[in-house]
Amino acid sequence: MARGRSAPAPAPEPKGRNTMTETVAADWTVPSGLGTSAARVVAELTKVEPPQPGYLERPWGDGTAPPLYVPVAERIDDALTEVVEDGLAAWAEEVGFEGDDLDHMRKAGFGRLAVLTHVDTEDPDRLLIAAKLNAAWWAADDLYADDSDMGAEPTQLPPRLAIAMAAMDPLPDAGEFSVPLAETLASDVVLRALRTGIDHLTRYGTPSIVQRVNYSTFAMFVSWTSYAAWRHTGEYPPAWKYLATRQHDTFYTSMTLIDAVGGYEVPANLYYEPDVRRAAFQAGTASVLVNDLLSVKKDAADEKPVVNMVLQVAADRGIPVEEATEVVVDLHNKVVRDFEELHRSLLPLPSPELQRFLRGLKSWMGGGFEWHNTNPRYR
Ligand SMILES: CC(C)=CCC/C(C)=C(\C)COP(=O)(O)OP(=O)(O)O
Repeated sequence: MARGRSAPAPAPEPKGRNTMTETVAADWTVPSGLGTSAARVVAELTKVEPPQPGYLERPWGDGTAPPLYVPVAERIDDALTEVVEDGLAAWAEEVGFEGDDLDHMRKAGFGRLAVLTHVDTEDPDRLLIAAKLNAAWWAADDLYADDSDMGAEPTQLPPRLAIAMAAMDPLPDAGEFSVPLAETLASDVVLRALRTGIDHLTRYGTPSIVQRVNYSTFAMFVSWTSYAAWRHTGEYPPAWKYLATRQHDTFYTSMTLIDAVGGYEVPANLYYEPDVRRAAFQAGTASVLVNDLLSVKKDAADEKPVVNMVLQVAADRGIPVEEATEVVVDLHNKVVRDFEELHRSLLPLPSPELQRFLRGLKSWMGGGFEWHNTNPRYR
């Protein structure tokens, strides 16, 4: 609760499709659009703070581990999901996913992820920005980095990622040297997915947003190369080192899309303001810890086991996976509570775009949990 303002009264469920009611409040409209006037901002801030959906403890997985403290999933909309999934499937075929890869893509539900996490728009084409880019990132992660059965090979990962950067952020003409590059970019389904995903974003986002997305992706790629080295040498890292590496490889990257999908922009100097950056990192890290918690079995099963916070804690401490799971649940819950507190402290800042973005981080965490916990990929 922002200092000096009264607490929001609990209110009925928001209109529409929310199925989570425990701590949800009703009117979660936010100021929208660029250029909202200062007078309006002052008026907004002197009003009673709009009620916000809350947090709750949710059971997860098979229900045996302690609950995860997460924001409410604010929107579950099967009809909108179907529209976005259809658009995504058409794109996936166009880009050239086929056979098992296409099947994999269809079953993963990246359209559903977009609808669950970007709750402040109902525009399917904007939601497709998130659906396509998440699908492309995951395809790179599975096919290049993580899944040996799908062709991932640690020693090939760094050069593949270098070319992936060229796909996302086109290079200036280098004469004859550009010819084989262009052929390579056209010949690989992951590269085509990344390129066309960025093209879709470019139709809606400013150059500043597009490069924000690119550079957070490239930072994420550096973390992937560390995992590849560990898997190649078999010298796995202690949990602290894995976590430090993982924090540049989280759903922070997915969250760089929040404002573009929502139809507004957080100016760069506000986006990178240290507290805002910290809040976004906390949201991204919490969401990726949910991913690690739910993918322990999948990650341990690969012929070259994938690094995972639960597995690293278990190895460091010589404890069973169940006990390590509790440690990671505690860590996750701490990170979410830290985010909650930081978010509260930032509420007085007079930027509607920033407030909407912070709200978007929270919504993303809630939807991200819902997606992971109901996704066959993690069952
Ligand atoms: C959507 C996105 C930013 C993907 C890039 C990497 C990432 C944070 C994940 C795919 C999640 O991590 P992980 O590789 O462990 O995912 P799976 O367990 O394979 O789903």
